[in-house]
Amino acid sequence: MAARTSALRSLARACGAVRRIHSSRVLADQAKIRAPIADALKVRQPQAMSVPKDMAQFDDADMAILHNLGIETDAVIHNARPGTLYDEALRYEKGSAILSTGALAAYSGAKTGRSPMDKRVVEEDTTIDDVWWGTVNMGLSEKSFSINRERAIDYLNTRPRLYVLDGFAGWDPEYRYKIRVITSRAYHALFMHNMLIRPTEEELANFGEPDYTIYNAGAFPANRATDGMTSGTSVSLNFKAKEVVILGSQYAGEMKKGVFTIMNYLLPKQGILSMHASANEGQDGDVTVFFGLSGTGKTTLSADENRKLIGDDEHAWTDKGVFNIEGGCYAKAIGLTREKEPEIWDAIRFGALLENVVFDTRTGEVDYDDNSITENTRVSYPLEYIPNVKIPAVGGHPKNIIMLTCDAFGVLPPVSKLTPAQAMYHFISGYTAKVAGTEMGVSEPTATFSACFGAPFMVWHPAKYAELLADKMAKHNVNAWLINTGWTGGAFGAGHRMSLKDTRAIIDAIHSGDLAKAEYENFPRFNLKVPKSCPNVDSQILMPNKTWTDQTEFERMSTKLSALFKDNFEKFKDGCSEDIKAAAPE
Ligand SMILES: Nc1ncnc2c1ncn2[C@@H]1O[C@H](COP(=O)(O)OP(=O)(O)OP(=O)(O)O)[C@@H](O)[C@H]1O
Ligand SMILES: O=C([O-])CC(=O)C(=O)O
Ligand SMILES: [Ca+2]
Ligand SMILES: [Mn+2]
Repeated sequence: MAARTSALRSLARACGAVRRIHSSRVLADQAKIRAPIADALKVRQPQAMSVPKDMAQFDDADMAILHNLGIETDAVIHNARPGTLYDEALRYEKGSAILSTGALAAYSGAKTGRSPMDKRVVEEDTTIDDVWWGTVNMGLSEKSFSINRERAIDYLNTRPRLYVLDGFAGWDPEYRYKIRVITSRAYHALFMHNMLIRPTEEELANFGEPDYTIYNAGAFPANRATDGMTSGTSVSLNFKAKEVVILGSQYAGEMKKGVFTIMNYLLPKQGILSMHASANEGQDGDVTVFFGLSGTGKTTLSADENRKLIGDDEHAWTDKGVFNIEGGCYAKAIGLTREKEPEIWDAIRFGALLENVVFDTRTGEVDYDDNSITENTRVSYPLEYIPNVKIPAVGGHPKNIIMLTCDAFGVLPPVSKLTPAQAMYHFISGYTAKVAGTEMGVSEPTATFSACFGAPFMVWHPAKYAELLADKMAKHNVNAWLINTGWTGGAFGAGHRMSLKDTRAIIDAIHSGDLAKAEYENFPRFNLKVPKSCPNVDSQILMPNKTWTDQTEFERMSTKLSALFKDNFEKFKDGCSEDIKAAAPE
């Protein structure tokens, strides 16, 4: 009893919850307890402390930034450090919490992924002839853009606190753009603090006017009655005004991919290839670029204990080599384990931002397998949270280019070596597959073909990026590989996903040079060169049909996939040389 009482007492002292303790013995002791608490409180009076000036003071210059844009608010939190943004999120944003790792949990609301169908590019005289108009780049009138912009500003004007965050896109100072984000949510500011390149104190002092401004009013919907709007969500880009307006989606990825889209316009205009790809560098300085659509393994596979990470999602290739566009990573968190992805796991700490994860409110521990909010749970963290990172995040010309595909048909080999023409063919095709649903027993996967492995973010015709890639690959004598991180032993439903261990062993063999020296055999119909053996990988898995028990079913799937490739390529045929066309499956 005495021990219990004393434990209660120290608890009471620690949290000040004196009123909740009703044991008569404890009540009798309360006077004694209260005195030290009162003393402790006295010490905590703010006037007794010297309070350091926070970066987030609302000074006139910060208010002026918004005032000049027609926004008046009580508080402007400009370029605040993560701790301040934590404070703000915890105080003002429902559901935010500090988790057991020290990372911040935040919630995006209804939209938990990007909305490519709600993205628009403004049709204006300076870029109208440059943009590849169609299903990817859907046009919006300048009038509708200004209505959206005004709506965003009107909404921001109703908010008592706003966040402004400045950073750079592009690690090469020669091709660096200044980005400013204006948002009503601290979580968005922390996200962009992680994802943009963080300026030094001196660079911030000299930041001046941004090159591009993102108005994030995602907490407020677009007006469906506005011409060109088909839903309450809208991401509109205006290259002439150098502005992006977000309405009706608070998913943070819209901002980073908005910046990427801007870079995908600006860089190719200067003869630089922008790439939806990750990159890392070996001990000898050899660079590998991993192209791939969402979920194919760019982030997972670029985090490699033997290589330095340059970046996980967006890069550019200049005459000097490659540079990362971003200052951080945005990793999928679903199913994350320390065993499988130690670098990413260990990056989840103070400053990291977990989006839409479910956690135990008692322990603050995340259940990474819980997809009840979304399958697309994410974590963003600064690049330097990965232990072996290359800062500044630039590297030489790539020696290897790996095209990642997650083939849910289970047809493509785990690895094949591509000729330059095949590399172009697969780059333009941009194939991956999505599993039909998360329900059990759904066995028909759906193919996705997304040019340049990132059509939703490309602005020019895919040929522009393809030409730049072909040119650079030839000039720098690059090896190209196609890696299937998807299904083996059968299609989705019957087979299983390629093990990360096998995919990693294959990539190690590419890096050691062993795979380039291997003996190869032809994979029929797709005419891919497949190695007969690979160190630390069971040779049985290298030729896909050998992993299937039902050969007739394999043939059916293989025929089906090759037909899908051919159908998709029809629209690109005209602009392609004979050797690229000849790289198509039979
Ligand atoms: N063999 C494999 N290779 C790569 N990833 C695998 C493999 N098996 C399972 N995975 C899982 O697949 C997912 C790959 O996602 P990743 O975040 O790397 O995609 P990404 O290409 O970076 O996409 P995004 O552009 O959306 O960020 C991870 O959750 C990873 O754990
Ligand atoms: O942009 C996002 O939301 C995540 C991502 O990297 C992608 O989908 O390619
Ligand atoms: Ca990624
Ligand atoms: Mn991506």
